[in-house]
Amino acid sequence: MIKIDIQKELIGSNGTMKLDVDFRIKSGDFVALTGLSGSGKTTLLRILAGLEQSDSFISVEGECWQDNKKFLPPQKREIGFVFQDYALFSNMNVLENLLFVKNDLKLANHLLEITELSKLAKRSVNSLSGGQKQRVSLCRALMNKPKLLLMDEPLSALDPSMRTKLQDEILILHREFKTTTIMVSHDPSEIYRLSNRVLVLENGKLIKDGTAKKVLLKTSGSAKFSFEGELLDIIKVDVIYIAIIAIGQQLVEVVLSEDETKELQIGSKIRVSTKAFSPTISI
Ligand SMILES: Nc1ncnc2c1ncn2[C@@H]1O[C@H](COP(=O)(O)OP(=O)(O)OP(=O)(O)O)[C@@H](O)[C@H]1O
Repeated sequence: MIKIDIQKELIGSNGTMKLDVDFRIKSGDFVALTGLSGSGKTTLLRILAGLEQSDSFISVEGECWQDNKKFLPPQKREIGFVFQDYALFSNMNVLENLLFVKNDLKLANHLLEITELSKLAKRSVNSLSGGQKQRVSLCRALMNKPKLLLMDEPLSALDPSMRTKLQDEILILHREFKTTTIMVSHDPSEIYRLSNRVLVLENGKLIKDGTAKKVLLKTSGSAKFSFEGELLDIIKVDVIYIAIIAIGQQLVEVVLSEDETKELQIGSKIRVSTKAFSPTISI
């Protein structure tokens, strides 16, 4: 069990905001932390890692890492940290990056095997692709068998197919090592695939806590499909109006009446939903 009670005054572009969260995590859980930019996600991870001062109480499996008298420095906290920008030792090869954390060749080789990096063990990390670098970073974070694995948008710089591949590897590693994990992510499909619990942070406070299905599923009432998108344009064609909407990587068109166009503003976030229930799926 991990007990977390964090209080910290943050200074943002719109003035001060208090990061104020109090929650517990069961050992072995995979928690996704999500929320708007600036809500305090990275700061929360940094406080857990001991990289940031705060008024906090943190205890991990019965050991106090931080309270009003005690502050364990980062190197004494049994954490693994995976950053978006890899943060590898660029003067070392892949294997050296892992062995630097712990001189355990058997574990290093095992991790490299799971992440299909064995053939690259002697390669300089500078010569690797983004996906390969992030795998090394993930393996390195697991070398000291941490009690808590923290990942800050680890896959956001990768293309969609590489993301899916690394998500699979993260799942395999989580099943084997059962490391309690907190991962910051903005990607609903990633959160759904990986986590068993989702926390939503807004202005420094936890506003939602539940499974991905409960927290992220946005269909409500009788709507069968519902997608959030950005209204890019409204074009008049004869007597009808067509809205051009960006949903994820795709553009879609929706026919509107003149009345509907009056309530919409180009550039705003909108929701497209339908009650029809005869979906066609193709690949
Ligand atoms: N050490 C600090 N002291 C005071 N304020 C801070 C500190 N670190 C960050 N902040 C402020 O706290 C707010 C939250 O920042 P944070 O990086 O934690 O948000 P985030 O949810 O991770 O955002 P993003 O999704 O964009 O990465 C920001 O307004 C930031 O300027």
